Amino acid sequence: MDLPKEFIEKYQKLLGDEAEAFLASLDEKSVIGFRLNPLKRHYKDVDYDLTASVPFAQDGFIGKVSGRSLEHQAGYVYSQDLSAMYVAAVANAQPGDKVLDLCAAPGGKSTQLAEQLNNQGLLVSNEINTKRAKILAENMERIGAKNVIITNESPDNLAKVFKGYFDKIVVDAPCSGEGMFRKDHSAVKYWHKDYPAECAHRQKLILEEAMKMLKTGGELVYSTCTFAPEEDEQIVAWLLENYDLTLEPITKYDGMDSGRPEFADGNEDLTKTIRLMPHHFEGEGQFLAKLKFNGEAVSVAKKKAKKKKKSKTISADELDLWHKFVSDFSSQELNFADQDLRINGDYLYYYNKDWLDINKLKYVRPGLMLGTFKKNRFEPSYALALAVQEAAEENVIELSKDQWAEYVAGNIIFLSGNTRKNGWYLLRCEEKNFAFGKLVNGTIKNFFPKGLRFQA
Ligand SMILES: C[S@@+](CC[C@H](N)C(=O)[O-])C[C@H]1O[C@@H](n2cnc3c(N)ncnc32)[C@H](O)[C@@H]1O
Repeated sequence: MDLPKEFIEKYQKLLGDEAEAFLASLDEKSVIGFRLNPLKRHYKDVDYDLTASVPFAQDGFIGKVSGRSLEHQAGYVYSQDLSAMYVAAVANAQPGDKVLDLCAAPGGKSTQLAEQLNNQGLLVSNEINTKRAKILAENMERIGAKNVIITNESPDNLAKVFKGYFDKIVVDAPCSGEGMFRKDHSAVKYWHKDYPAECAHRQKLILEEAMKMLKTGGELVYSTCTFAPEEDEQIVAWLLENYDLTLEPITKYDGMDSGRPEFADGNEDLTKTIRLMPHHFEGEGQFLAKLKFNGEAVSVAKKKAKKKKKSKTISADELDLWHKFVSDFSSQELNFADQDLRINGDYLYYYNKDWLDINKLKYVRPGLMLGTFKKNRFEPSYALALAVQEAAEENVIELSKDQWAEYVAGNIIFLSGNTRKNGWYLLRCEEKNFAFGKLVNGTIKNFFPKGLRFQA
């Protein structure tokens, strides 16, 4: 790989004897991994080799998964670099926590955080870039969590709503991306000697807003995929200097290096941070730190007793249609309380009444999308099919792998010798729920989202 001369000189100076091995490792291939999703039924029942598990990330494995497999489409697997897996593992969200993933797209950390929450608590998954926020929404939809809001906001707008609100915040910051050079050689062309300093400036702005949203006693996980001290140890030193934060120790597994105090202000506590360096560790380059906030939260966001502007509520007719769907479709998981149902345009969402009002924010998914009202009928959503795990057998149609491939490509399915009545069915293949389909006289009409169709 052609590395800029200034990059080489910088790391020769910083790493001394280690520099040669470090620079050479940027030309080597890294190990590829994936995670399984424990939110899914029979989640380990996948057609992938699970012998090489990753010791530091629950349900993490070494191996390659296909984006066109049933496992991927149904949200059972998520392809992820080994180093990236450690970030959310360190954040270690507990069921019931309120968690913010501030820089979330395409969703590696968010999918993992949602899995840790196990549908209890709340994950606000935010991405500032609208195009990337849509990709984030698609990836999160497959995971099938019921307690996720996806926003498309700047950190300062988000901080206006979620003051002192979160137990855990992950800032996987936009960075100079040096750790990605070996995976994506083209990333090198964006690098110039002042780039790390420019990124550090932006990282501080993001962290200032993140700190406004952290509860007293809450935890901040900061990570980058760069080796640049300006964006790593020096940012953590800046955080420690400006906020009442303490560094939490992080377990170091084989090949993980400590952060280097000499790269910042010499504070020995910086050894509690972690550097994943490609000449020692088999994943991509990554830096991470976990900090506990001991100070007083800015002010605590509370649910307003009276809403100034009333958002549209569900009408009696719509509620009837939803109740009819729930009574026809027997699954405990659809027993959402009526006061947790929200309407957005023609879409029906599950949005827990205890969550804060996000009407002033730009969002992509205000909760779990349940379906759409169309004239006098209700159509269950693709997101709901991926979120529901168990349903009565009478509501499920099991299809073959070939039929699954036909359906995800957008085709209708003919059921030979059909005796089932017309209506909505959860479609399942190899025990995995993968979509809803509408059965009409022995034919399953295709409701697979047009933009997501693919040839398996
Ligand atoms: C390293 S990536 C996040 C990767 C993601 N956490 C994952 O695991 O898939 C950083 C993200 O920060 C977003 N970003 C860029 N500028 C930002 C800003 N000023 N505030 C917040 N996020 C920003 C980028 O669009 C990008 O998606």
